[in-house]
Amino acid sequence: MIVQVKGLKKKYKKDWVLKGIDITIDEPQIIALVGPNGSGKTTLLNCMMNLLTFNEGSVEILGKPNGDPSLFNEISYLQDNRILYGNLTAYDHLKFICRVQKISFDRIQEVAERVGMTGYLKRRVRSFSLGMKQHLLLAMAILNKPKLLIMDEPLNGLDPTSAINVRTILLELYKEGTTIIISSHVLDEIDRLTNTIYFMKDGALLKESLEKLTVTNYELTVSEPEKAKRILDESGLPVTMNELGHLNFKETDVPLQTIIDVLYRHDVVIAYIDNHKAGAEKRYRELFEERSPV
Ligand SMILES: Nc1ncnc2c1ncn2[C@@H]1O[C@H](COP(=O)(O)OP(=O)(O)OP(=O)(O)O)[C@@H](O)[C@H]1O
Repeated sequence: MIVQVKGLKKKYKKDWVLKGIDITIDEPQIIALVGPNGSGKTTLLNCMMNLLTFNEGSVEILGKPNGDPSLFNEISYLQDNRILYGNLTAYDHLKFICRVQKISFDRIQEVAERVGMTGYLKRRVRSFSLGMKQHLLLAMAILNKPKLLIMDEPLNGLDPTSAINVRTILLELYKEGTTIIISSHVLDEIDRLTNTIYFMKDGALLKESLEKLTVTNYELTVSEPEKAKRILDESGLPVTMNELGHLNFKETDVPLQTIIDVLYRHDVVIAYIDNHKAGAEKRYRELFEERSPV
């Protein structure tokens, strides 16, 4: 058993924010926690991580009550960047965690390379951009090779390249056996990470596996993006181009084979075709956006 939350209830003064949350995770997986601002995601994660007391219920992690000190070395919680110290370097932060958790300092370089932050390891956090701080938080969270990694908005402030990098790292960790619970508003990235989504609504969790609800989104990496976009526009095939020059479209709008044929005829080389299911946003809209009057 990795996580067992039973009947968790939490109120602030008179307001019940969590009205009876149950979660059972028996084997490694990636779970996304999604909901509007103020719906209680951070409250739930803080209660699970024993940073906040709750009114009713119980939380067990890896078969132990969530307050068990031995969990410290087995789990990690990536919170927002207010936990960082501006006067300290990234290296200082990582060294501190190594000391406390008795991890070899050699691991710092390994993690810094994995996260792509060797270039600013010795710089003070005060001078970091939002994305650099997110990298540091991720590095801090994976230092101890956690069995359970809980992340509150880890994709905040990341440019597309960094977001791809973080996604790659998370998928690698998952393949290595780490269970990841990630709270995020970046639904497109969520779709690329997992189909298992817990929507937070009215103090309860709606657990959904989105496989059946989804539409495939494609992303093409091509030799000449500007030319490719122009040709496709002229051929009546609507695609969008993102900041990295990749072409994006939905399978329901344009058949992939038609795009391939048109680009081939115009000597545009397709280097890579990425696809992912777009389900989270669709379901989010159904659950949380008010319907317009009929
Ligand atoms: N310390 C507190 N005292 C009183 N109310 C609080 C406290 N912390 C959070 N709340 C309230 O509890 C509700 C849930 O907040 P929480 O931060 O858990 O939501 P969230 O889903 O994480 O939001 P966001 O997506 O904006 O981060 C909100 O209405 C918030 O105002």
